[in-house]
Amino acid sequence: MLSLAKPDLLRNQAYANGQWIDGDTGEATEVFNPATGELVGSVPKMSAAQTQAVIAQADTAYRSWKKLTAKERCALLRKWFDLITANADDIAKIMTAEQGKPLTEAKGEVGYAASFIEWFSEEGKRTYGDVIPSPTGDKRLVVVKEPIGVCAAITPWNFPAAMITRKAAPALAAGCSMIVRPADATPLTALALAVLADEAGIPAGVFNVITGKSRVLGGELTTSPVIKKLSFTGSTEVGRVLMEQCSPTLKKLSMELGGNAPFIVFEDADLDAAVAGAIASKYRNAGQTCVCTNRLYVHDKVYDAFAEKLAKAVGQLKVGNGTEEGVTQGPLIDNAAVNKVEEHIEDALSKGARTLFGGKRLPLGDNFFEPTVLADVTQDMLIAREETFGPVAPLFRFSSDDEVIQMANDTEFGLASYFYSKDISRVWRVAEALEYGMVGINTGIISNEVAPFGGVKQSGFGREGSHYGIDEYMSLKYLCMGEI
Ligand SMILES: NC(=O)c1ccc[n+]([C@@H]2O[C@H](COP(=O)([O-])OP(=O)(O)OC[C@H]3O[C@@H](n4cnc5c(N)ncnc54)[C@H](O)[C@@H]3O)[C@@H](O)[C@H]2O)c1
Ligand SMILES: O=C[C@H](O)CS(=O)(=O)O
Repeated sequence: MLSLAKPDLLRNQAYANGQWIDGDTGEATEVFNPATGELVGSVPKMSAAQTQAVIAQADTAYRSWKKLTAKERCALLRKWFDLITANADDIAKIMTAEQGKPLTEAKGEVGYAASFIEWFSEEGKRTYGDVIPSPTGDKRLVVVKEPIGVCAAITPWNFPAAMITRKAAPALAAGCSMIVRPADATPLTALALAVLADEAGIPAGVFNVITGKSRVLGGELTTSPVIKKLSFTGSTEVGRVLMEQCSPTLKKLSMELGGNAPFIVFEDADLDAAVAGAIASKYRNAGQTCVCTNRLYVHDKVYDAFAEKLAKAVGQLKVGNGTEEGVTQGPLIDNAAVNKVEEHIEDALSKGARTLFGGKRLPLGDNFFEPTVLADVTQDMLIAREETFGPVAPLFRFSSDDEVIQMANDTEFGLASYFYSKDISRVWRVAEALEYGMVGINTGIISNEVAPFGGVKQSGFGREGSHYGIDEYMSLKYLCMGEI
């Protein structure tokens, strides 16, 4: 049993229209600790009819919520931020129990998640429109921004708090209501956020967390004409399905999808800095982030030195239960994730790659895998083409800028990319040539609430965070006044 300072943060019911509700299917989804296999909690499986009722209630709530001033809405968001911050330790414990990441990372994610609420509690007061100089003397032209309406969010298991607030905060700040359907593996963190939204005084029906079969609830959220916006974070293949389901009702969409990030080490890079950046970008959340480095391209002239330094640094990582002191890598989310890591490693070794460190499961539990470094990896291997979503760093060689840019761009994904160089003209040339939504230059960590997060190509579209993020939940209205 989790030891929480605020035990009522751990819920086994869904949260809708300001009420804690059971599912009318009579069934529940159990939530297990990926490190120990222990039962952490359970959540109800709601029905399609219940989901339709939640949508109707969210529509009613939206019509009142949008009439508050931005200042009034943002004051409530600020209270939510303060409550999350005050309960960060408990939320982190719940997150580590259901997702597995080390407590230090979980605490960091809670702060990151809260920062989106803080940011949009400020941005919400600055949704400025335009006054346009009229081309004719008898008219006055004005553009105003308006909340788009009832919104839905479908979110992944790897960031159980931040992927929710990165959507709910701008939606609520804009004057929308929001229905979140979190991943089956990690609903408890989302429900803890709902406890605190309720305590902050966010009105009933404005923020809702529903649980149940993804296809059943997702089927209602994507097809209801009441839902005007869907924000999805997850795999590209599911994003395509949801986009198709939304098309008959022409919803506004944000798609934050899969990645295949290149990490390029040029011959003039600071190798120690590049190793630190590679560790941060590759092994965060055991490699289970959409912006994790998936391929490392190292110039021939520094390949051996970098490989040796990286393997040594990876050997310092401590794998274990995320609640243990000093653990820097927890378990993967489930056995399927471990199987995919093994498949990528076996494929690479069968085609000529070498293991510099790791490469095996650990006898700590079903989902633990060694942080791994592979050398002599080539573009024809699975690990070059698919998102590994695990703690494996495959090293590729290159000898020219043109060659590595071509290899780095040789993917249908376009989310994050990284490179290390101290040559300013190369920095600009490479940054402009990389076909990605985000480029980390001499850093492996790029995510924060103030910058636009998102991808291109098959990594999706739309931006989250930054001053761009709130526009995803607003529409423009043009007012043309004649007879002046
Ligand atoms: N771009 C980003 O910001 C970002 C962030 C996190 C994760 N991701 C991506 O997400 C993937 C890993 O997360 P995941 O395994 O949860 O992804 P996933 O696509 O399998 O699931 C994401 C969410 O969609 C739900 N879902 C799945 N099929 C559905 C359907 N048919 N109808 C309705 N809902 C459905 C799942 O239950 C989950 O809640 C990786 O590809 C990762 O790159 C992207
Ligand atoms: O994996 C998804 C998250 O968006 C990663 S990050 O914490 O925002 O970089």
